[in-house]
Amino acid sequence: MGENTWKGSVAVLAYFLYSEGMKIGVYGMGRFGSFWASLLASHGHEVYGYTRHAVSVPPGVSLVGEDEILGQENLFLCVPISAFKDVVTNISPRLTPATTVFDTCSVKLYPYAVMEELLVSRGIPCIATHPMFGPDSGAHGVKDLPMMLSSVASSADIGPWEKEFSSWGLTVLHMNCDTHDKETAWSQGVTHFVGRTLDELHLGHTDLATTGYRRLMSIVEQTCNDPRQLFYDLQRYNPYASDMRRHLRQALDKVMAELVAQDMAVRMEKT
Ligand SMILES: O=C(O)C(=O)C[C@]1(C(=O)O)C=C[C@@H](O)C=C1
Repeated sequence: MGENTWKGSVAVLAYFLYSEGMKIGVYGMGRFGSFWASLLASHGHEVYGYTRHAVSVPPGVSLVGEDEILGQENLFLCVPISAFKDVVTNISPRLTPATTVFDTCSVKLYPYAVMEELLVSRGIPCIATHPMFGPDSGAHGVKDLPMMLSSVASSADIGPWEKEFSSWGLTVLHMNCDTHDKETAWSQGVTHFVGRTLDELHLGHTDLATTGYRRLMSIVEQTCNDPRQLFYDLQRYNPYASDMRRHLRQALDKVMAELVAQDMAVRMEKT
């Protein structure tokens, strides 16, 4: 074995023996928080979770008290969007610049503004993130799924995190929060709106289900598996969502009117 090959092998061995996962706190162990904590743990990180509710703890995750979670080097906030500002207001005085804070909200302008005002102003580095998946869509792995990252007011270096998430096979996207909210109002926002609307029809199983119908049912199932609060928050805290809903209503009216016009034309032909 040449000297360089030998040195290379030692370096690889040392990497595997001594490289340690990061210490990461997950604040909020609800449906997404538990999933996110288990995903981080499955990638070799030392993961601590904090919750005020009784939950089943995913393997590889240790539940700790609030003071301990706030002392972690990296802290992911996995709380409902509508609770975000209250949580940040409450924990902000107990955080130091040694902790990098991440939000994981499904909208981005709102948590970005809250973190800039309450954390970055105190020297606490913050990264806005949106993992575009959850326990349903990520149930069989997250490879090739998108994850959006944005450093809040350039307060944190996202480079190492981009590397980390890319190593999971995720497609990491840098994007400003306005572009994110504009695009997701017309993708995730419209999907949840249609899913909840179809759910109102109480559609069920049929032996005559087409492939398209089965796909529609899976959209209803996936969107309605999420807490109803997520649906309300997606619609309320994304500034582009009300415009999306207005266009959706107009589109429905247009298609309805088209059918009425067709009926009238057929009737006229007959007379
Ligand atoms: O997989 C799931 O359980 C999800 O509902 C994930 C889902 C979605 O598909 O809308 C929900 C919230 C997150 O913002 C990202 C993705």
